[in-house]
Amino acid sequence: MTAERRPLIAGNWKMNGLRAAKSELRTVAAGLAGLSAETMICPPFTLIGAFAADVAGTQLMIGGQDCHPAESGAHTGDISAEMLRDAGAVAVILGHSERRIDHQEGDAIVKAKVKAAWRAGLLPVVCVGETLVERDAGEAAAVVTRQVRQSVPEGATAVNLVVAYEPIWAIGTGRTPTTDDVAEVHGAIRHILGERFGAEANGIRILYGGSVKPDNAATLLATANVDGALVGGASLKAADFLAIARAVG
Ligand SMILES: O=C(CO)COP(=O)(O)O
Repeated sequence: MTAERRPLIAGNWKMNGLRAAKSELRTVAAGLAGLSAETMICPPFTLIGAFAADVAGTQLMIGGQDCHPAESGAHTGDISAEMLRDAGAVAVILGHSERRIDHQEGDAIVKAKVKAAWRAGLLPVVCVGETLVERDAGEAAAVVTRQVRQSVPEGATAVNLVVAYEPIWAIGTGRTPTTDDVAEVHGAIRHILGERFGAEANGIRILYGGSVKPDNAATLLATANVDGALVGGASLKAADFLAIARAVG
């Protein structure tokens, strides 16, 4: 981490959380004072409005987990970036591997969604990551480089883009890459961002995600080019999420 990249610890609640989870959110918001990291919780759509109202005035940000590329229209069941913004979200996770797999989202649609996020004034957190087969074939850096090239539109800057490296085989499995492997892939992401966006790339935050827990967070967060974490399961418990946020040096 460098002084020019403020660490971001983001929690992805995925399809978890009913209204009663507000008490967990309040515990998180109340525990953030004095932390150096930026913090964000991305609950399911149904909770965004209530959560955003609840954390107003605290340093906890609220984000979405996906959006449709269009502003409005005949897209039953979808949510636009403008709707997220209107509900109080300031950011949106895009291209998560669960969206890429469950909903057959490719890089082109992710790219269109990033443009939608920018149109609505949301900060996109663009997820990339290799499968275990690709990792074992030695292709992790190449796969992730291709995903960044094809999922991120022209015009990315230090303040309008966050990238999250989430190896698919590390999500929800309790397995993590070695810090050398994380450093290699994060270095490759920084490199392709630099090729495309020049000096702006030095300010773009690259998060690591995949089985981040209180006991491995400090090591992962101290790795070269790791500017924060995208936390799944451990973000559902306020105490664990806060412990991870506190692990930022
Ligand atoms: O997918 C993730 C965050 O987006 C990671 O999930 P876990 O932290 O549960 O492995």
